[in-house]
Amino acid sequence: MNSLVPILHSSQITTIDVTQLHHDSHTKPLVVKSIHDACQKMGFFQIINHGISKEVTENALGSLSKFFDLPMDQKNIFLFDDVRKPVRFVTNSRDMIKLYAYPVEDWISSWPHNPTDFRENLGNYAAEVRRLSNEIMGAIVESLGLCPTYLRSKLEQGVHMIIANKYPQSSPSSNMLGLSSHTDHSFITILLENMSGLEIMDFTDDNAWKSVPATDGALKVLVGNHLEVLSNGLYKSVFHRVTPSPLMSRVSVGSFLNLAMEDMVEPATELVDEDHPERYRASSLDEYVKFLSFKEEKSYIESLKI
Ligand SMILES: O=C(O)CCC(=O)C(=O)O
Ligand SMILES: [Fe+2]
Repeated sequence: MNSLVPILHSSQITTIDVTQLHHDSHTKPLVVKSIHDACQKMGFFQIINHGISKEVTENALGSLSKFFDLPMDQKNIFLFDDVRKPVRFVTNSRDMIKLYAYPVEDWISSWPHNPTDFRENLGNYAAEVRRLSNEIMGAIVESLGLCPTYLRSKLEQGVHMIIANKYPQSSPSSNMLGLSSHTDHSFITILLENMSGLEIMDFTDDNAWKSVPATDGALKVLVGNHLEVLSNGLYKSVFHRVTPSPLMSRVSVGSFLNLAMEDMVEPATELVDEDHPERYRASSLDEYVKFLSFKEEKSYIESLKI
């Protein structure tokens, strides 16, 4: 790990107990307020008691490790230039595989079948993390003062992508990043990892990079571009990057929640008024995919600002 990057102390990380978001919880308003503050200040929080068992997360990480350890010729079957392919393997400073994951039945037969438990283990995780993403997104929508069912039916038709990464061990003298600074295009990204390595830019501390420790059983939630747009800039998509470890390779699984390809995302009308004019134009996932192929200087979120 880059020794110059300070590690966030657990007291600096908002940790949400998901059971407190359930209907019968008296503490729900307080928890929704914590989510609001975390999304506004850091664009990031972590969740515990989220209902995805250790068996499901470890099996998913295990199958991915086995997949990434396969000889290159077996992974190269999924090597495509076209970013629209529903399954796509990429190898550079890290190995990465993208999987379209909803509805699982529509896509699972195109996923790798080697190792033999890949489809079952990733399928189980994908189904659970999607349910969780919708639950967390419901709380986030509420934290913006919007109706809890806002966007729910559109999100149910939405595109769910899983992007898994394997970062090789770094050489001890290297300062190379495993993944460079970026924000995600999604509403939210839920991140599972086998070890620490994620760093976020801390808006509250002069945009300093901070390393986020791995907490056993916790998943990380990152605010993405489309939530920044929906909130009319109240919530910021968090810049993040990955520093690989000199001790062992790191596997992570991102779950990206989006609307359907052509559905437009724009600032919620409830959050726009004379004092808060619209700050972003409407955009879709399809437009983002096109943007990727243009290799613009500007980031996607910058291109959406009015
Ligand atoms: O590996 C990680 O922890 C982060 C991955 C990530 O940021 C991404 O896939 O967009
Ligand atoms: Fe990311």
